[in-house]
Amino acid sequence: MKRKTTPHSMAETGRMMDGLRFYTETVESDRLSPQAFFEAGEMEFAGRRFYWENRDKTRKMAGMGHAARLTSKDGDARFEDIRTQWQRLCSVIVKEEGDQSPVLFGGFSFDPENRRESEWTGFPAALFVVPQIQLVEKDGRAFVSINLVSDDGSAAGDFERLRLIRDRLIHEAQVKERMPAVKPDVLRLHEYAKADYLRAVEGVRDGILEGGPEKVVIARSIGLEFAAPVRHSEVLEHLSAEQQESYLFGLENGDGFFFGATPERLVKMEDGKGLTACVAGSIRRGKTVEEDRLLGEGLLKDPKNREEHQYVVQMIGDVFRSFCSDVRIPAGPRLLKVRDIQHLFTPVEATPNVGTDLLDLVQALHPTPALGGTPRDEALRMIRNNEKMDRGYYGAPIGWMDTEGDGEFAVAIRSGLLKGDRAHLYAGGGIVAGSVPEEEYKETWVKFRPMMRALGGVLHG
Ligand SMILES: C=C(O[C@H]1C=CC=C(C(=O)O)[C@@H]1O)C(=O)O
Ligand SMILES: [Mg+2]
Repeated sequence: MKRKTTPHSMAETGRMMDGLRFYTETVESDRLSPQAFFEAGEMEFAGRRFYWENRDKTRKMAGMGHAARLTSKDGDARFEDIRTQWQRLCSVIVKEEGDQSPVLFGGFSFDPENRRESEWTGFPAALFVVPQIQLVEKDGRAFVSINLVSDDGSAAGDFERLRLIRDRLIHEAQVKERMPAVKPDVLRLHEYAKADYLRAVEGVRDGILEGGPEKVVIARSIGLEFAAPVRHSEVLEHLSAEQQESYLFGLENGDGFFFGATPERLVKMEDGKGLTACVAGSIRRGKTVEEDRLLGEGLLKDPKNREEHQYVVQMIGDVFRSFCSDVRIPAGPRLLKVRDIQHLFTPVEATPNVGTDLLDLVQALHPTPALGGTPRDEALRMIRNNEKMDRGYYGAPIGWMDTEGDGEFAVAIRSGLLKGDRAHLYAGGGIVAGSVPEEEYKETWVKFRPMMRALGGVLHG
């Protein structure tokens, strides 16, 4: 492990004294499990950690502490607010050859115009953090960075303190016996407002048939009560063992832990390429190979699911064509099979225009008709009027960016909010003219399965 005694460029004392600096320093470490690292930070950094794994498992990240916490309360300006704050930090970065790019990790709320009092109190319209200690595992190599934002030249002492913590976390993650993760003991399941949900689906479907919007996604939530507070690292451990084809995310915000295992990419920017995916239209997995194949084939041919899917392809295609060139979309969907569900899936690739950044695409895409509807504004109004809940960060963009403009956001579905010994889980589905309320209700149970499985709940659907 390479070790520096001072943050690089601290020698340039003159520069240090004149205002804001964003220092970063990386060491490469061998044999380090990002999940064990996340767990090791529990005492020191509880309430200020995050976790991320992409779908193909080429990138895993754990973050601890807040070198910076960027928020926005403003529904209209929130993307711009985060961009401005991040650019300001990036403009004063002090970084040497070999140092990894610091990451900004966080998410947005689904609908900042939803003003209901709810379990989401304390989660602003946008919440992003730069961790004090960040682990990035890329293609099997582990890099641990210390990030520090300082505006008074007092960084040296803080850096020393963080190096000690970093070394302790690395050591603990490498050698400490991890407690075997056990499934939480569920005391009660609350099905909030099932009748309201069925009424909402029916009302929206009738609105569609009467010439309203073409598609609207309606969601609902359920609650779990546990015998004891649930450890966040255990939830991640179960999800990662059980949902290997999905993105994994966890974001702590005080006593709230927003977590999930989503199969849906919103957008990725890497080396000048933009990647997105249309994921909409669902069926459960079969109990046998044969049943699974038949269900998948049925899904590919089903007009109602193809319709749900097509609105997403259309909208994502339109957004990408206006921000990118060389947009490539396959002629028809294929199947995306994850542990508990299969979806219609159409990947999209393009070259973003010069001047288009990741947040431009996140803003333009959110929400796609996989979570909102078509036309978007009318669908959002119907969601506000019909859903008796606050989606919070469910269904919204969650992900990361680096200082070079690369990054990736997923759509935060198959997710829940854990607070001590309580959890709220969220699931919805695309309502179109051919939707049947009881069938949509069953589909939400299939979508609750990943979180229910990880949390020790009884599986339905
Ligand atoms: C709204 C959810 O899923 C969306 C993504 C894929 C398939 C969907 C569907 O078939 O209805 C939904 O549009 C959810 O998981 O809560
Ligand atoms: Mg559906």
